[in-house]
Amino acid sequence: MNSSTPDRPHAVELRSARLAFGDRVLWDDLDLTVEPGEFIAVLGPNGAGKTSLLKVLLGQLPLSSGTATIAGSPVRTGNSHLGYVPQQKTLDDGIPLRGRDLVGLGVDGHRWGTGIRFWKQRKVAVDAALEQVGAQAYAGAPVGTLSGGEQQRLRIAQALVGDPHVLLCDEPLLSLDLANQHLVSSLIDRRRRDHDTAVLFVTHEINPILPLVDRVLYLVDGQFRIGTPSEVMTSKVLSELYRTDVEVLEMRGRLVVVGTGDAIDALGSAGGLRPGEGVHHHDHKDDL
Ligand SMILES: Nc1ncnc2c1ncn2[C@@H]1O[C@H](COP(=O)(O)OP(=O)(O)OP(=O)(O)O)[C@@H](O)[C@H]1O
Repeated sequence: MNSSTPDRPHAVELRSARLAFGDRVLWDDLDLTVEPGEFIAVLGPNGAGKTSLLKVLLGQLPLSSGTATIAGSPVRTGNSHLGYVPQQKTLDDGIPLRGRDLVGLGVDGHRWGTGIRFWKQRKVAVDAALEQVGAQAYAGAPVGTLSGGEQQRLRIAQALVGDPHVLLCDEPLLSLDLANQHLVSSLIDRRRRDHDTAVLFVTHEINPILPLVDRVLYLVDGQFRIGTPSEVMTSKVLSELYRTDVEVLEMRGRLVVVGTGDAIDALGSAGGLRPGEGVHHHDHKDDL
């Protein structure tokens, strides 16, 4: 991770940012500066505003107040500095797209002009992105015939094809098995290390990515905390955020969040807890 300089601005900067829908405040007075190459996990229960934060950075949702910049410029739609891995939907067999076509959708036509030169550059970029995620072998296959893990690798290639400064990922490990979770998170980690791409990674499960995370943004019901995992993922901080007793235990390098009383409900809405369960594993059972 590098600090910003005049030539190399902050990857992401939110200043006094507020997002509200009517009376409902998702977050307020949010100051967040993300440096090139930094890996930020965005955590919080359903409805806390994690996806909305990504939409703000994508220029799809206006802030209620405050400012947001990407690589030093105000957020806007179609920003070629951004790569986006949306929440995963399985692509069905009927979609007449090959793997490399899906990746090509991430190419910003305006950047390289038109005609043969564009198509040549596009092919080079698509091949490079396929190579970065190791998807060359099935790049010619219809996407609907590929496994969830293979499709997810192609989505990451699509997000990387424009050579982004910032990668926004919305639960990219959802419904992947442990081997593919490891593979996909390693690809994202390699990208930020090799290219200094900043990563904002929305997830309900921090453990699969815990070794990669520089800082956590934890959003809960209008409140938030920002800091390293060891600063934020504590009984004290999470009890304050959830406004109830929460205990965070570290077990063999993984975090387990234990709620008592009301905390069971509070953490249940954080994903993973069903009524009657008293332990929220902030992880998958046998992860990395
Ligand atoms: N355009 C909108 N108008 C009104 N309410 C909205 C709008 N967009 C999002 N919301 C509400 O804002 C809240 C936050 O949504 P968001 O998708 O950001 O949450 P999230 O933290 O990503 O949740 P999840 O973990 O369930 O994906 C939700 O209650 C949602 O219904």
